[in-house]
Amino acid sequence: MTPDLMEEGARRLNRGAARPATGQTESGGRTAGYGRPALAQGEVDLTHGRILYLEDVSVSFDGFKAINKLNLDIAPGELRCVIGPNGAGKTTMMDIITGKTRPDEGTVFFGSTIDLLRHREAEIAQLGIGRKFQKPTVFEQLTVFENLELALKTHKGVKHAMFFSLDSAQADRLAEVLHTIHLADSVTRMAGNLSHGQKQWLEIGMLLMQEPKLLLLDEPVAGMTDEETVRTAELFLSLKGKHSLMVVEHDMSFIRTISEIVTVLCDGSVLAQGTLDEVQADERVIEVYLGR
Ligand SMILES: Nc1ncnc2c1ncn2[C@@H]1O[C@H](COP(=O)(O)OP(=O)(O)OP(=O)(O)O)[C@@H](O)[C@H]1O
Repeated sequence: MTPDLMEEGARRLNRGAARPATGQTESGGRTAGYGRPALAQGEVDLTHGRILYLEDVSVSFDGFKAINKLNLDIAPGELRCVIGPNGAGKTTMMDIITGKTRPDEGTVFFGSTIDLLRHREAEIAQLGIGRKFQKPTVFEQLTVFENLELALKTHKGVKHAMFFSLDSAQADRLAEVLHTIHLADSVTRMAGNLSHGQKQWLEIGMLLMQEPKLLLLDEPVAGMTDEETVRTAELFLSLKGKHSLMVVEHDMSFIRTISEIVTVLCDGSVLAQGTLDEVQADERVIEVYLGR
């Protein structure tokens, strides 16, 4: 998939949106399909086999290039691990994908047609990109159930939250998420009484309630016990395929358990990519990262 193709896709979509109401089209009155399947609302166009695509992305802070001509893409359903030394640009990359930081240059696409650089942070979340920061941010005074319920409400906006009650599909989803995050036995527990690992799972559950297509997870197992780390690995492996995941982690044994492709970032760009064994055997990686 080239950016040209993606840009053309976006242009065509924009042209479609701008078409006059007279019924006239550039194809002589016919409605052109452009070879793409019709997408239901909220679906992402995966025609080119990529859910996330970054090309030549750069950003500087006070003259320092934190991200430098970064190229990276992720397939639908993939669980991608990203590693790299401190200051490599991992968090900044996630900030760019989620609209928190605007790059100085480059292309960032969600699927084939959604140019993320045209969207604000809140819109990007609504489009289906969920982000989990390192520290758990659950509502400690609410129960596990209430936290998950709230995640649904707030995703739809404040007005919606005021008149919100779960429909049966949402109740089913909540039950499914509870099971997925290993908290089905803790529905009525106050979130503040959960262990650190359980709080992390609850926050992941809150993201899952919003049915994200892409999940960005920043150091999810930091501070977890060994047992919690193992269960988190199981959790991520169970999410793979249903969601696309990008996991930034320093814990190599965790990475070994969950990874297929590992991307090594250094100085704001991709230094190496491959299986964990491949990147660990790469001299450049040993020098800048693993050898330290
Ligand atoms: N808002 C900012 N202003 C100035 N410099 C920044 C800003 N954000 C990030 N940086 C710098 O950009 C570089 C990349 O930072 P970033 O946090 O993305 O690295 P990282 O790979 O996530 O590191 P770590 O593994 O330590 O979390 C660092 O040198 C950092 O100091």
